[in-house]
Amino acid sequence: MSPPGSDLAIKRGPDLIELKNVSVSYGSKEVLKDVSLEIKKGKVIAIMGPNASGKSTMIRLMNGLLLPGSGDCLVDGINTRDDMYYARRQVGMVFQDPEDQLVSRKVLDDVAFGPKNLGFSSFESLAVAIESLSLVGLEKMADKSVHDLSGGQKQLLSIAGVLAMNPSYIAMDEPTSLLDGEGTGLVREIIGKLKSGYRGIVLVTHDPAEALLADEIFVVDNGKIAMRGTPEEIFSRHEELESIGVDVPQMLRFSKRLKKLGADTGDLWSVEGAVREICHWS
Ligand SMILES: Nc1ncnc2c1ncn2[C@@H]1O[C@H](COP(=O)(O)OP(=O)(O)OP(=O)(O)O)[C@@H](O)[C@H]1O
Repeated sequence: MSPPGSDLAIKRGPDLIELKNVSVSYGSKEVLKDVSLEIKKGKVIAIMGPNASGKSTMIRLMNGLLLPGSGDCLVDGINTRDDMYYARRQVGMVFQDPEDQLVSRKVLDDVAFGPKNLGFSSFESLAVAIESLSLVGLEKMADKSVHDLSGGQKQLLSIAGVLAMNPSYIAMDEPTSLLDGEGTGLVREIIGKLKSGYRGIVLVTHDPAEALLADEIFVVDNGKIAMRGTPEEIFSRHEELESIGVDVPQMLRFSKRLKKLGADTGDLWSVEGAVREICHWS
């Protein structure tokens, strides 16, 4: 079910988010410096980098929460300077702390809040909410209080809330960094499921294992894109990564081992499956 009026927005370009020569300063401090990148619908992009390198600033630009000081951010060809609401509508945000995104006491109402705001009737909003809860495996919790959910389930709830708005892209800002192992597993599983969908996913993460879910990784260092490539390309350059300040677990340093595992299965990116096994991900 598409939200009412969602077909009224006039796309002006291809299905992608583009940052074009973007710079951002907070006061006199320049935190992004001439950054350019593209995120295509249907792809998962991970953004990694040390603390304060500018990762969150990049995704705040993408959904129009922030406008660039110079350069442009376009969503489907529409400049966020001209229409920040198109970006807000098309780029759903999932934040680090799910508590920040809770708006209702009851699970179902929390997810129905977004579609209601978009103009769905109460009945339609509840139907969309149930569908979204099913997508993240929380449908049985629909009648519960949000306070009955674990941290991981709360993050799934915020993902369901975003899915209910049917955005073309979802930007996640360290969605597992406050969760325990079990919660992290739950959220990763859903990110893995979203990966096979048509939406574009932008995942800001400090966790190299999580970045393996991506089709492409951008590594940001001091406001610039220092590295860009597939997970396999990026992790095979682990010394460079570590010099930037991105910790690479021992396991991912064995790029030869990854390649061998890939060769064993005949498909390099079933390496991801092998890594999952080695990392004991469910
Ligand atoms: N609203 C703001 N006002 C002033 N400075 C800010 C603001 N938001 C971010 N900054 C500063 O900009 C720099 C980049 O912040 P940003 O949150 O984009 O980095 P990050 O890579 O996401 O960091 P982390 O991994 O620690 O979350 C940091 O030095 C931060 O303190």
